[in-house]
Amino acid sequence: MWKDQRMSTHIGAKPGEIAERVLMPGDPLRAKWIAENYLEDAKCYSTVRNMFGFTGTYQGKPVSVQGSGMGMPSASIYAHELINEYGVKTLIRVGSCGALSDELNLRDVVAAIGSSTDSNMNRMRFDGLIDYAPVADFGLLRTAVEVAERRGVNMVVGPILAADAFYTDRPDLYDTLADYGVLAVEMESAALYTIAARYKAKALTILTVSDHIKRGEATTAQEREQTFSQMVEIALDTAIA
Ligand SMILES: O=P(O)(O)O[C@H]1O[C@H](CO)[C@@H](O)[C@H]1O
Ligand SMILES: O=c1cc[nH]c(=O)[nH]1
Repeated sequence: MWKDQRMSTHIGAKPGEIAERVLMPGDPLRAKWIAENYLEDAKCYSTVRNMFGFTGTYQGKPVSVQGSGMGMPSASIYAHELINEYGVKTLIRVGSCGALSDELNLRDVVAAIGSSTDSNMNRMRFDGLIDYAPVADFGLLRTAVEVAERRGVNMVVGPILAADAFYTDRPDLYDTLADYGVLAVEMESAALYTIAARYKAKALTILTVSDHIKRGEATTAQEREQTFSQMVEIALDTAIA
């Protein structure tokens, strides 16, 4: 089978075009917004499937931002190729999430210390014999906490859920998870943490509350694409620390 050796299967970058530190939003248009608003000399290295990737500099250091799509199958592809084909060492997801905790409000920033999941991917990995616990890289999390404090952002740190389905048939399970301290739900972190651990990279997930599941509150699609600047600034400062 013919394959362009200069690129991976899903990312159209040549070797060396992607920085060792990558921010990963699910939304490729959020990747574009981050590149245009935060990176100097940003260049688009991939438009494959319109899942945009850009590299530029932030405070003089090379940083990339790569869209990862929605859900763990998609995010797994990008995390795998970034680490194994482009030598990426640090991946910081910058996503939106639905709050489960009564303590959270729209636009609050959350850092995921660990990620429970209803995905079957890790059951397959461990033959259903182990309930693997995907966790953030401690050093990255500690740096992000310090950065948030320095910036005066009240970032809430705790466990989240990575769900396969955006529209759940089991809202009762969300109530139970909230009883166990799970702060919010999104759709990628468990796979990101697992793949980073497997291939010796560092990963962290930072989220902005876009919806409140229990209160039925929501932000707009435009806000999800083009705002959430506190999360992005914490992620960038953490990536280059
Ligand atoms: O805003 P992003 O990063 O895409 O993250 C969240 O938004 C999508 C669902 O709307 C899922 O990908 C979920 O994880
Ligand atoms: O409710 C939400 C909001 C963002 N992302 C999710 O996965 N769920």
